[in-house]
Amino acid sequence: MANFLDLVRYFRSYWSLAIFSIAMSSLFEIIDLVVPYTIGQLLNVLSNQAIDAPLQLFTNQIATLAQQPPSQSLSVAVLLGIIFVVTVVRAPLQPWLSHWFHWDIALRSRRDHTGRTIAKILTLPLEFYDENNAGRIAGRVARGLSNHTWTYPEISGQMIPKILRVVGIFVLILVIDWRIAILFLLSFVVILWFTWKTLKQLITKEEVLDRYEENTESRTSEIITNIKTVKAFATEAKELQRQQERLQRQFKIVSLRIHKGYTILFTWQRFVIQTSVFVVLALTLWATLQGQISLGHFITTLTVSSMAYAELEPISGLAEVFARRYASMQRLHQFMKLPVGDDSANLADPPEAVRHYRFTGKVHFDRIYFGYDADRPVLQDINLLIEPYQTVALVGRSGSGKSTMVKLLFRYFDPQQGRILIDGQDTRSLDITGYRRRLAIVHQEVDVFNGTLLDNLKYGNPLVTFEEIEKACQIARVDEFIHLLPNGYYTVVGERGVRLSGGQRQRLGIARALLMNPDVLVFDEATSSLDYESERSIQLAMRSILGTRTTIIIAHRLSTVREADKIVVLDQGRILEVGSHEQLLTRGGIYHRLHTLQETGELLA
Ligand SMILES: Nc1ncnc2c1ncn2[C@@H]1O[C@H](COP(=O)(O)OP(=O)(O)OP(=O)(O)O)[C@@H](O)[C@H]1O
Repeated sequence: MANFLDLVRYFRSYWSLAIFSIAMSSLFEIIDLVVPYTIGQLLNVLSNQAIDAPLQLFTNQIATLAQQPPSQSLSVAVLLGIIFVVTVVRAPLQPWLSHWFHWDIALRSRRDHTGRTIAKILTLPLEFYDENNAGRIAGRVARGLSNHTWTYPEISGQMIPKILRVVGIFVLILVIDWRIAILFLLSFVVILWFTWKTLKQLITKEEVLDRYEENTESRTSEIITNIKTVKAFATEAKELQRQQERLQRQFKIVSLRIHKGYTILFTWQRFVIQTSVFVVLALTLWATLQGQISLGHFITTLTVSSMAYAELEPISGLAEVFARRYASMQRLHQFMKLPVGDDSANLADPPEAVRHYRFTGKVHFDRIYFGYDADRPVLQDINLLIEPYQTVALVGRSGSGKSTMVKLLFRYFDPQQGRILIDGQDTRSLDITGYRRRLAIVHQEVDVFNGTLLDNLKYGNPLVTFEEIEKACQIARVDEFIHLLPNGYYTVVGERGVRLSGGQRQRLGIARALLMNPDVLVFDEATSSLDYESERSIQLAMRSILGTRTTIIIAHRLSTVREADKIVVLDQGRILEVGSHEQLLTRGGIYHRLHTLQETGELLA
C-alpha cells in the first residue's frame, strides 16, 4: 500500500531545489507580515506614541548615518522605506525565486516518472494485461501523473508557505500579547484537527470513487475496442444504459458522501473562524482600553489575525484538492510497485549489453506441466523434441493448449514443472532479450503500428537492407499488394493511414518475422485470414523457407500442415499422437478423424 512518503519521494531527485524554493516562498509569505506591523508602528508615530525599541534603534542608526537628529518625519521615511523594500522591491524577485522552481520541479518530475511508467508497462508480466485492459491502465497512469504535477506547485508554493505564515503570525501576536496568542492557537488547533479528521474519512471515499472511475473507463475503452461487435449486435443502448448506471453510482458517492462531507467541513470551519475573529476583536479591544497594548499593536493584531484566518480558507481549499487527488496518486504508486515479470527485458542496459545467441534450433519440451492457475492444468506431461530445421505442426481442438506451448517457448510464462531446452540449454538460464531475438512469431492477429509499411516491416530488425526487405516481401506475397498502396512501401498504415485487410496484415506479419532471420519461426494460425488462393500461394512460397530453420506451425486447417516433418496432435493439454501426415492417417486415430471431418467440409470442433 502506497503512503504519504511515496508522494514525497516522487520529487526526491530535486530535493535540494525543492527545499530552496519552499524556503523562498515561505520567506516571502512571512515578509508580508512586515507590512501590517509597520503600518501599526506608523500609526504610533502619527499619534505621538513610542515605536517598538528595535525599530527605534534602527531609526536612530539611520539618523546617525544621515547626520540628522531623530524626528517624526525621519521615522515615517524609514517605515515607508521598509514597506517599499518588502513590497515593490521583492515583487519582481518572487516569481523567479519561488514560482518558477515549483513548476520546474513538477514538470521535470512528470517527465521522469512518465518514462518510468512506460518502463513499467514494458516490463509487467503478460498476466497483468490479461486482467487489466488498456483503458484502465492508461486512465490510472494519466490521472496519477497529472495529479502529481498539479499538486506539487500548490503544496510547495502555497500550502506549506501559508502554514508557515500562520506560524509567523502566531509568533508576532505572541510578542504583542500572549493571551490573544493562546486563543489564536487554540482556534487553529481545533480547525486543523477537525479538517484533518474529516479529510482522512473523505480520502477513503475518494479511493472508492477512483476505483469506480477506473471501471467506467475500462468499459469505455472496451466499447471503443469492440465497437464493431457492439454495432453488429445492436447493443449501443444497452452499453449506454450500463455506463449511465455506473455514472449515477459515481455521482451518488460524489454528491451524497464526498461533496456533503466537504460542505459539513466548511460549515464548521466558517463558524469557528468567525467566532474566533469576533473573540480576538473583543479581547484586543479590551486590552487596548486597559492600556495594556498600544493603538499600533491593536491595529497590527487585528490585521494579522484577520490575515491568518483569511489564510485558513485557501489552506483548507488546497487540503481539499489534495484529498481529492490523493487516492489517484496512491493508485499510481501501487501500480509502480507491481512486481515486474520474470521475463522482463532489462531496459536499463545499453543495446550492446544484450547477449547475442545463435541456435541450431533444437527445441526440447521436457516433461512440461503448466496451468495459468496452478489448480487448473492446461498442459500436462508434454514431451516433445524438435530437431534443428524441422517443421513441426501443432494441431488439436480449440483450447487444447497449442498457443500455450508457444507462450512457454517465448517465456511469456514459465512452466510449473519441467523445462524447455534450446540447443540443450534451459531457456530460463538465457538472457531473455537475446533469446527472444532468435525467435519470431506470426500471430493470428498481426499488430500494425502507426507508421509506414516499411517501418512496420523493419520493426523487429531496423538494420535490414532494402534488398532483404524486398526478398521477404516476395516470399510473404506482400509484393502482390504493395503496388496497390498509394505510396508503396512509404504508405502510412495503421491507426491514421491506409487500412490493411486481414490477409494483408498477415502477409505483413510473415514478412516482418522473416526479416528477423530467426532460428525458430512460429506461425500461429498465420494463414487463417487468407482466402484459399492467397493461402495456397503463401504455402508454396513458404516451402522455400521450410527446412532453413526450425519452424513450428499451429493450424486448424489441416491442409496447411501436410508438409510438416512432424505433426503433434494435442488434446486437453496432452500429446496424443506424433507422426507425419501419412503415418497419422494410416494410424487411424484422432488425426485421421479430424482430417476426415475437414475433407468432408465439416468444421473442427
Ligand atoms: N491468459 C490465460 N489465462 C487463463 N487461461 C488461459 C489463458 N490463455 C489460455 N487459457 C486457457 O488455456 C487453455 C488452452 O488455451 P490455448 O490458447 O493454448 O489453446 P489453443 O489450442 O491454442 O486454442 P485455439 O486453437 O482456440 O487458439 C484454454 O482452456 C484457455 O481457456
